[in-house]
Amino acid sequence: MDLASGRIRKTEFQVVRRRRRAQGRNTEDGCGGMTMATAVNNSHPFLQIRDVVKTYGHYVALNNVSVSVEKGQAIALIGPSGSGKSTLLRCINTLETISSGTIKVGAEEIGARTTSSGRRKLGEKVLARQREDIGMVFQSFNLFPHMTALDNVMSGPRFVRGQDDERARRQGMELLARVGLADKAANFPRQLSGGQQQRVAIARALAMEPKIMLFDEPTSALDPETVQEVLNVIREVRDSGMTMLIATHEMDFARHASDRTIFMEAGQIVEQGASSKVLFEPETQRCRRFLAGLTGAIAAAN
Ligand SMILES: Nc1ncnc2c1ncn2[C@@H]1O[C@H](COP(=O)(O)OP(=O)(O)OP(=O)(O)O)[C@@H](O)[C@H]1O
Repeated sequence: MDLASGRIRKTEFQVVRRRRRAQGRNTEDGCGGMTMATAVNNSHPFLQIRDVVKTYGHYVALNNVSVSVEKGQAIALIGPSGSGKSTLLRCINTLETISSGTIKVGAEEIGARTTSSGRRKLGEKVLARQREDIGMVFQSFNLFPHMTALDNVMSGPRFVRGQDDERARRQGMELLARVGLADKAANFPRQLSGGQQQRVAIARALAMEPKIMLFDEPTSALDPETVQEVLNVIREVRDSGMTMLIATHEMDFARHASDRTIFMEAGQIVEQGASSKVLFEPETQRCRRFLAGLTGAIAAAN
């Protein structure tokens, strides 16, 4: 199962379970063995993206992107459609291979990379382990439609971690309560509103106890009335100390809930800094224009 992409990849979870058994890793609590968390030490930023280029054929989707994120920071990614926000998030959680540059969590380089001499690919085992530490929430929820809300939340701990049913169920219920959906545990995704589905998706990502959470426009597919309920849950996750990056068009949320903001355009970072600076007093004209355009669009809609 690939929780990151919402696809079932049986061989991958079998590989992970075999590896954990071979390492004598405690599959109940996920302790033991070398994880990215243990690889993090104080001399490295928690997440370091350096000179990352991502091309699709001749098209350059990310052009020398560099970002450092400290533990517990919440980063807002803003920018026009097609500027590369999703691509950057997908590279961080290894759904995409980068063309050059490096992405590190602590001291450990993560993900696969394509080079001019061919593809230098980390094995599936390593990628699967790395991906476990990076939770991702998508615009389109990506819940498993044939599973109840609780089963969705339990799926990672049970199938990837090999956690026993009772414990996974208990934790799943705790997480559903945390996102305000304990009473919807038995509902299937089709029986939930968009906002509720997204809250289940957040609970499912949290169930793997990730070190970093990535949110890719998590409220874009929602009705305006349900946007706030999802943003409140994300805010609570941030308040719990989670390191996170969130691609969003919700400027109000970015202003009040993120420590830093990165403005991207055409695959490049045009401006980054404290959210209080970038969102209130942007230095570049391009960022000012983008923000003014959003304000204008909101005013027109009202
Ligand atoms: N698999 C792909 N193949 C080719 N081009 C792609 C692929 N994925 C993304 N792109 C291109 O890369 C660019 C960046 O896309 P990306 O989805 O990262 O933008 P974005 O900033 O997240 O946009 P939005 O706000 O609309 O979601 C776009 O021009 C897009 O068409």
